[in-house]
Amino acid sequence: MIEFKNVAYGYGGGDLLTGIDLSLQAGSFHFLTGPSGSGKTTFLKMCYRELLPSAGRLDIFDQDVREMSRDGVADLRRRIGVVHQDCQFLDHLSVAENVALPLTVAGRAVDGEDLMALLGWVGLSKQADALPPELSGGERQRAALARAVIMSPEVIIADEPTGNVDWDMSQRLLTLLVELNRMGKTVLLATHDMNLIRVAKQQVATRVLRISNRRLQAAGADL
Ligand SMILES: Nc1ncnc2c1ncn2[C@@H]1O[C@H](COP(=O)(O)OP(=O)(O)OP(=O)(O)O)[C@@H](O)[C@H]1O
Repeated sequence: MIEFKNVAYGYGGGDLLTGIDLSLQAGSFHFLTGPSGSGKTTFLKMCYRELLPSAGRLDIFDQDVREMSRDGVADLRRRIGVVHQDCQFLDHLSVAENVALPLTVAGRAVDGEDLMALLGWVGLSKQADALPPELSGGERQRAALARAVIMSPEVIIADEPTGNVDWDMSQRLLTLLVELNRMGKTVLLATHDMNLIRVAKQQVATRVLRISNRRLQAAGADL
């Protein structure tokens, strides 16, 4: 569903990433790891077409990202849910309203029961009416995950969702992502946390991708 063929990316001043060949299959669970500044966020941004490759070919949902129409891009945005590293919210709207925002923006009706069920799933029922600044780091990440999945995307891309939370919360977030994967969603999760990868490997068949020396490599089985 996401196919890189000899893809490179640079912000100017040489390639940050080069020679990327990868096929992300539907229903897979991939971790993405690598040193700080190696290009994890950049790679993820290509996966949801926030950035276009500088060279090579990238197909998302069987379409060349360079040739997508405006409707094609809108469709892609609906089919891929993203949890951003900094998970920003509109601070004057409640948590529930923020989570429902992708539906509201798309002009779709918000089913109150579905919304509360989603907030319950991420453990934020009590915070539904709170404002985002009142949330803890882990609560913000869970709200961001709920917002990323409200459109029922096929793919979930999460950029270091466990970066600023404690170990228990990291595991809780991981459990939610594993549940989504068991429901058939494709998951791509960037993390520095090798312990989290080890825990995940006990729960689900995962692959680990590592960025090293500007290249994306499939890491060995025994991390
Ligand atoms: N918009 C930009 N313009 C120019 N350089 C950028 C831009 N965004 C990122 N970079 C640079 O590209 C490199 C890779 O950044 P990226 O955020 O992809 O790395 P990362 O592996 O996600 O890092 P971290 O683990 O610290 O979040 C860094 O050197 C960064 O400074």
